[in-house]
Amino acid sequence: MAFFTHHITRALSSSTVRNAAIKHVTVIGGGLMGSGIAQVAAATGHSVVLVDTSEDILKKSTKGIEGSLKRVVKKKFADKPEAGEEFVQKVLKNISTSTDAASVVQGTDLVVEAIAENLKVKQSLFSTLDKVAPEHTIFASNTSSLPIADIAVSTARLDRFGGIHFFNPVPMMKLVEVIQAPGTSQETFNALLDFSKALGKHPVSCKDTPGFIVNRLLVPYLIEAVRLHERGHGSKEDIDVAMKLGAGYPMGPFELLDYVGLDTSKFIVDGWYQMEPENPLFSPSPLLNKLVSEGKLGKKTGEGFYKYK
Ligand SMILES: CCCCCCCCCCCCC[C@H](O)CC(=O)SCCNC(=O)CCNC(=O)[C@H](O)C(C)(C)COP(=O)(O)OP(=O)(O)OC[C@H]1O[C@@H](n2cnc3c(N)ncnc32)[C@H](O)[C@@H]1OP(=O)(O)O
Ligand SMILES: NC(=O)c1ccc[n+]([C@@H]2O[C@H](COP(=O)([O-])OP(=O)(O)OC[C@H]3O[C@@H](n4cnc5c(N)ncnc54)[C@H](O)[C@@H]3O)[C@@H](O)[C@H]2O)c1
Repeated sequence: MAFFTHHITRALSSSTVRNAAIKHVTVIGGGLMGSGIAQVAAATGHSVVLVDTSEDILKKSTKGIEGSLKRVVKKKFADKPEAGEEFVQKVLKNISTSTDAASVVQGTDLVVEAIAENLKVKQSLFSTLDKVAPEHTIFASNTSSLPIADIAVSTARLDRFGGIHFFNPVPMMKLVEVIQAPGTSQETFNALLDFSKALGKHPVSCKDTPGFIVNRLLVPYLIEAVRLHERGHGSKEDIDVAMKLGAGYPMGPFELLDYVGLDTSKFIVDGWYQMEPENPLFSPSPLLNKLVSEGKLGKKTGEGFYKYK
């Protein structure tokens, strides 16, 4: 795959960071997205601190990163497994972990936040970090659906605050949406574009508009798939097969929702319902709500629309 060749070549040739400005990155949230972002940043020579709320979660994150790195190198180093293992260990050495974000942001150039999709929780985190992070540090959120400006107001660094929206799984997906909120300076925006390129990604620019580009189009599609099934007009299996074989998508909508996480999906659709309660598109889904209330959050918990155990 061309992406692999490009990505690995960059990773291997670059123990020095291409982007002179951003060398040290703090990633907050060691879940699906934060782990992927930390992995790709470390693989491209950045020094990374990964932060989450407990040592147990961080151990799981590190194990996940190691597993993903092994998948990445398996093909590339098929003839040289020792070199592959050396690469994995080198990347892992670029990552340290912490449960105390405030104590590790001292030397950081960029904070990438990838915690739960909840405005108040994100604001509280950034408000705390704003008081302790160096002046030059750029703050960026990986939010799927929240306005960047609404998160940024929790800080006094609107000019050094932007959006950097990665796609799941981060090691595989080439796109990054870089979002310029009204307060984001051109310098910050350019630094985020350069950083995305340094990770081997393809950035696109986007204004701070709901859903940015991809989710503005993807979310209504996913919602309609759930409604179609709830109306009894198609089984989830048939809808998934139809969209894979008929539209050429790599995953059907139910497989993708399970992959993204049903808690995250619910946060997104509930948030948009609160913003536009008159819009029937965003009205609650009994099926989604039931699965989330049962703790069936998708692939990450072993069950969602489908079972994975
Ligand atoms: C009211 C109603 C409610 C509805 C709610 C609506 C809510 C809306 C929710 C919106 C969510 C938005 C979330 C977010 O903001 C935006 C997103 O991220 S959207 C998700 C985007 N991602 C996709 O669309 C993924 C699509 N899938 C794929 O591209 C592929 O399936 C795959 C994941 C790449 C896997 O590929 P497959 O071929 O299927 O499977 P393989 O396992 O064989 O993998 C192929 C190849 O990839 C390597 N690989 C896969 N995963 C990883 C990894 N994590 N790390 C490293 N490598 C990986 C694997 O090893 C294989 O390598 P190869 O052998 O080919 O070298
Ligand atoms: N899942 C996706 O496909 C996807 C894709 C793109 C963007 N996003 C966005 O990325 C963000 C994270 O999503 P995810 O899927 O990785 O979620 P996740 O649930 O897998 O991980 C979130 C992690 O954040 C941690 N966390 C929560 N509060 C914290 C805090 N205050 N400090 C430190 N860590 C904290 C949690 O313990 C958890 O490990 C969300 O904003 C989501 O909308 C998700």
